Amino acid sequence: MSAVSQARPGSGAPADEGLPEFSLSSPRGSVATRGRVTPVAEDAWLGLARERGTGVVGMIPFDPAEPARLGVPHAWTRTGGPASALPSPLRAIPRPWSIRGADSPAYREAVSRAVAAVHAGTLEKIVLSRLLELEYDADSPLSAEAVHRNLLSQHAAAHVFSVRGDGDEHHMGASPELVVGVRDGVLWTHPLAGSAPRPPGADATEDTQAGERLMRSAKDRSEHAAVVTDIAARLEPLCEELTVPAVPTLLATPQLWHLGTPMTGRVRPGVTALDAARAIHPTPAICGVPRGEALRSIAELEGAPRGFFGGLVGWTDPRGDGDWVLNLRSARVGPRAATLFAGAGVVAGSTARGEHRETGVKLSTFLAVLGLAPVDLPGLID
Ligand SMILES: C=C(O[C@@H]1C=C(C(=O)O)C=C[C@H]1O)C(=O)O
Repeated sequence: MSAVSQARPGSGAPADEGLPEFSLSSPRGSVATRGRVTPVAEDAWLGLARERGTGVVGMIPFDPAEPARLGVPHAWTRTGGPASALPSPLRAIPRPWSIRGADSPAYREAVSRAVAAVHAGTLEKIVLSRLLELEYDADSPLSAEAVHRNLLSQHAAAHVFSVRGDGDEHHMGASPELVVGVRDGVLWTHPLAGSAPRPPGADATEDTQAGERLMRSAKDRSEHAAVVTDIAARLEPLCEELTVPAVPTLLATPQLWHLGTPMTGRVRPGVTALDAARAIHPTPAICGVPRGEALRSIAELEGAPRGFFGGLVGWTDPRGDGDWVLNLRSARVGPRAATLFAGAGVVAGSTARGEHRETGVKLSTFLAVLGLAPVDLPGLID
């Protein structure tokens, strides 16, 4: 059955009332809200959360100067693993009637300007992103619930989220990147930076070799080191101890290899997961070095403000436990449109074509959830 046939007759709206206001599902544990979520200011959630026996949930925008969208649910369900351990068949998604941004000369141009800024010495690293816009017919709208089911089916190892946004929109994604997790005072962060496509349909040897090449790539290792150094320095004041591996390891998503460095520590008493996430966001995995200059250049070089793309999605409970993940491999999903987001780190060795291709592969993660392959979008990975 297609998502189309599940629309409520006459309303034109998809059957997405099954989705909670907020859910984050990952192998580390899952939270899904039940009932309504009361909006709260960032420094005023604790009392209400204690009263309700829940916590704070929501989204923090990419730009740390913009307001977060946080709330306290009336009730929530917390589990120790992913929301659904059972693989479910993929739900059919209608095809979009219009696709914009598959091939993006504007993005290539922005990368060229960023590479020039790196050579001029004003930036060491900057993450530049692009958007892909799909439009759907009123007669065959997108169902956010079907998209969420597909995210869970295709990305059991990722942090799969769905957060209700403005109007009938949902912010949804399968993030590979844990920015901060805290359990009983033990902190985890697993920054990723440095990426290589996994050759589609390749045999295991070819795939392994692509990962090994990434490990040996001086460009990717320096891109990665900038992230680890920045995060370690920002976490230090919040932690009693912090272990930072000297060498990254590989993390695989269905589409990409990434360099990652899992760090662990113990937070000082009273430091919550939200505090720690706030202290390090936006990391150079999504922004750049130096941070102020990168924020300015991103605003100048990208066509539109990122809003919640490249921001954080997560939850924290009154004991300070919580998880915050990066809003990437993600989209804003409404019945008539889906806007997909992807970025890539630009350093001295970057090329416009290479980063266009890398963002194309990253976009293909969410496209697969919508039932689309790169061959359906000429120029996407070019
Ligand atoms: C910006 C994205 O990914 C980030 C950038 C990476 C990189 O530049 O190598 C790798 C993982 C993420 O930290 C994205 O997926 O949109």
